[in-house]
Amino acid sequence: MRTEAIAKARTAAATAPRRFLSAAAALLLRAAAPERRHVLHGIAWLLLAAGLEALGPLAGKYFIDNYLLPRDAALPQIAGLLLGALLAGALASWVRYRQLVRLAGVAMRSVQRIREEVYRHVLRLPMPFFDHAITGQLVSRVTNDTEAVKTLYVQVLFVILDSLIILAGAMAAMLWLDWRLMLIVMALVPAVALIVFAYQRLSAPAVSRTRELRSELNAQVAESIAGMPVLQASNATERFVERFRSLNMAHYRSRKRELRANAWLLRPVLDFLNVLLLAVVLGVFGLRANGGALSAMEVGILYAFISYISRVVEPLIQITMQSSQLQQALVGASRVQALLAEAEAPVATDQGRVGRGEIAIEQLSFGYQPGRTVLHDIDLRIPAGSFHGIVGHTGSGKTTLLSLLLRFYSAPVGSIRIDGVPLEALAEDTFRASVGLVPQEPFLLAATVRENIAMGRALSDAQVEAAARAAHAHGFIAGLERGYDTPLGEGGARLSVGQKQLLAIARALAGEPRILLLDEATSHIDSDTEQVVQRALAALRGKVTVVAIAHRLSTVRDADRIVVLHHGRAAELGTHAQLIDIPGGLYQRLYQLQQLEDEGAPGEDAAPQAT
Ligand SMILES: Nc1ncnc2c1ncn2[C@@H]1O[C@H](COP(=O)(O)OP(=O)(O)OP(=O)(O)O)[C@@H](O)[C@H]1O
Repeated sequence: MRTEAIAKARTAAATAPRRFLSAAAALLLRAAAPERRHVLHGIAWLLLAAGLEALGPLAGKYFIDNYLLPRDAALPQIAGLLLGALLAGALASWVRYRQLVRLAGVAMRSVQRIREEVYRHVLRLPMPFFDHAITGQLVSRVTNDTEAVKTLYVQVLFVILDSLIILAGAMAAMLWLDWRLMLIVMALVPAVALIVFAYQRLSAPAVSRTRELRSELNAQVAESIAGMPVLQASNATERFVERFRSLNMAHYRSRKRELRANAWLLRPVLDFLNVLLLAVVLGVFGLRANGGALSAMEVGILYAFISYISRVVEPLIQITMQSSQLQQALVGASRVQALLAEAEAPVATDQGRVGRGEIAIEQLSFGYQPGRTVLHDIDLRIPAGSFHGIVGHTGSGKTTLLSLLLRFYSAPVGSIRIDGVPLEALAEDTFRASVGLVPQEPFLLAATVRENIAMGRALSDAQVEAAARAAHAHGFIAGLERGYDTPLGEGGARLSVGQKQLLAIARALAGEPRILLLDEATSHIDSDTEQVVQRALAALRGKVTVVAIAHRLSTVRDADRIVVLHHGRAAELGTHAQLIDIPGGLYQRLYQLQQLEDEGAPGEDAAPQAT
């Protein structure tokens, strides 16, 4: 997927360079905004250093013309000149150091800031954005593409600007010395442009292929680690190593092609141009000398020109060598800009608060896409402190209803009120603090048990333990070798599914929510653990409003009321006893179906399943 995205981005780069340039410029300006003073200082240092460096050949020329050729051993003047040149050189080095440190600092701080900004922005994007987002791509936007800012600084400020200033300084000095010779040196510029063009044509495919192969290598490593149990169980280790080796080989070959283009086109060709130019300049001098002896003035100029020519060639080599990196940085920067341009989820400005946790849903209809309604005319009143179950076939809209209650999506028709306040009028922080979620797949951090329950909230040890006890998770946590301080490994790899689920419940309860939403929290756990969860939920009765989507009907058997969703409509509503008595009713059929399944699966636990 990432490869595809890179290829797409690259094609787009070729077709819309102006868009990429403006996006990169926008990102660079954004990154530089808080650093304007440092950037200006850095550029001032850059100008000063380039200016001082341009003085060297002039001093050389002055020495040759005034002392060396006339054989004038005016020692104090020569010593003064040497000292001056030495001081200017030393000062230029010091200024360069200051400039590099300053601009490198600006570049690094900018990447740091932009990376944080992109991460914060991604966390604030509305849930519908993630329906289409590809995780790997988003990760690389935040981690890799933000590096584009650094590359842009390095390329645009360090290399291009620096090279242009050196070039301009050398050209100005040459113009002053001999404008006709300067015009000959100018001929180098179109020649270099041609070489850059040829280099681009030759190396760009190799550069992009190398990138693609590198991301394939990354993808294979990630895939292998994620699928390690399957990989080892199916004895596929050697096959995977072989696949990796051939990818790695292709990467090496592609990299070699890239390096060959660099090796042939850049240094040797440009160095040859340098020699050619020198030959031309010397030739011109020779022709002039034919008309009469070389004057002292001309030898000085010749020296200065020879020095300046290398100063003109070197920046051009630098600009050429960095052009492919610059191109990739432009693509990266435009991706980051595009992500930053995504609208964040609106933050409720009202200050409504959740009270006791009564939920009132009225005439609610919703669809993810226009013309495809998923929920129709839902009317439901869930009193504070009650326990409501939601059941129904796959695709009947259960998770969608929960997503609306969580404000992940907003419904255009109908309303949801909590304690009489419309959902959208509740202040974000109190709303999130008051509504807890236990998702179907428990999400655990690679951190300790305590950190997983607290999730960054400032909770005391006692509060964490109380939440774990309420979720009936304290028992197994106490049995871990370091109790609440046991690290869990990525995704809670060290725990059983049931234990992860109990931790997820503990996390939700630790926030002392008024409303607790459970999305099929018991579908993957054994019936013993399910009973533990049921006991935990029963203990919340009267204190917390619980809405639980249940795959297993046994989870919601004791609920105050059960809503049966059918094709997005609340088809039946009542207690287990009431619903089971509806002849030919949906709930009755679900229940019978689960019983049949359980009878047909001897040895499995007897908990009936809904879907
Ligand atoms: N993010 C989404 N974008 C578009 N359509 C969606 C999205 N999520 C769900 N749907 C569609 O909405 C309908 C209801 O899905 P929902 O997940 O709410 O059902 P469910 O009852 O929770 O199913 P399950 O028991 O399988 O979890 C389905 O037709 C589904 O394809």
